[in-house]
Amino acid sequence: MTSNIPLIVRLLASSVSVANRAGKIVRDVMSKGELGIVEKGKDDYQTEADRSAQRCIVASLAAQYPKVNIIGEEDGPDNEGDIASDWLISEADKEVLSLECPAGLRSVKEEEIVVWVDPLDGTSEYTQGALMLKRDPWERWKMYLTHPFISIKWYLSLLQSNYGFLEHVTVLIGISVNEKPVAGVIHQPYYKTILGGEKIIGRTIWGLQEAGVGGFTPAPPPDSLIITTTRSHSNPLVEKALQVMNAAQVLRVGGAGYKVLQLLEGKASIYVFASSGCKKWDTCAPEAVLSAAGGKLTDILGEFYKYGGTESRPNKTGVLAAVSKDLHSYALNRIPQELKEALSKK
Ligand SMILES: Nc1ncnc2c1ncn2[C@@H]1O[C@H](COP(=O)(O)O)[C@@H](O)[C@H]1OP(=O)(O)O
Ligand SMILES: [Mg+2]
Ligand SMILES: [Mg+2]
Ligand SMILES: [Mg+2]
Repeated sequence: MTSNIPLIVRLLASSVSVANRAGKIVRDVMSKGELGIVEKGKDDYQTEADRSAQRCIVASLAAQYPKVNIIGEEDGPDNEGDIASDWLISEADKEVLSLECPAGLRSVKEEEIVVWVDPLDGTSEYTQGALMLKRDPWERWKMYLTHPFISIKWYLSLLQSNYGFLEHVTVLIGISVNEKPVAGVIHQPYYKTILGGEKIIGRTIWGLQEAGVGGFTPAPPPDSLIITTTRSHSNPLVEKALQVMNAAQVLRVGGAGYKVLQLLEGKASIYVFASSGCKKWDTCAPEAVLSAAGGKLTDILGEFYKYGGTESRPNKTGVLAAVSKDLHSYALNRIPQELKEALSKK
């Protein structure tokens, strides 16, 4: 019976199942083609997929864990109300349910948990991906003209990419206890693979402190220093922090979730983002999964973010993450003091 299973393990197992459903919502909105884009701020957009996926996740978890504090990126009076019954998920992933709960988390109560939800991380890449699904070049150009925030430079880079950047999109559910991320889910709705001759879309990666990670095959870091960073929110400070790393290669991809996946899969060794812009829901799940795999995620000053419910949402002092503690120290030592100070003052 699941009632004997510790709360954290049940909540993680439920989060895996609900993230899968949210990922399907993200794909369905795209297939329908009505993205319903709303501008929240500068370089900051929301679509129908962000809103619907959030409602599915929050309603499903709140129904089962009513005393858990759930905070979502798309919270707000305009995004509340009843949801379709097929969005209310009560399943729990069986593999996760069988995990051994770390001793320190066995007696955690609902009131001590804060869940940070990013229903769609990589919204820029998602909206730009919509463009690439238009096979007719004229239709694509007309749609581009209704996306005023995509520069002509991006449009050209999109045309060169195979099918846009939909693979960068993730659904993030991070579980924190005593301000620390202890478990998390990174679901990738557009990950494609072939299993036994059958095409499978989507995958779900999870991590639990001391128990490990699952849903993918971990790989060692690359031999040379490869850095992953933003492709849509760069500025002079972000570029300065990249220059000082002396990297063999810099990968510019979307989303905090996807960049941490690149670390976990050996595509990059360090994630550097010397700017504000990311929020607690962007880093909670990635930090939990990365640390369960032996990595480390902090701000650019090397301090851990705190994930209590009253913490401010923005991660003002950027993100520095690495696949190992040694690589994290290497990167931290390379960041010049002036850059740290410039970011702290913002
Ligand atoms: N300036 C910004 N405004 C809004 N969101 C940002 C900003 N910078 C980063 N983010 C969020 O952090 C994620 C990682 O950033 P980046 O892709 O630039 O590396 C983005 O996908 C976005 O999350 P979201 O897409 O959920 O709004
Ligand atoms: Mg957003
Ligand atoms: Mg995000
Ligand atoms: Mg988001």
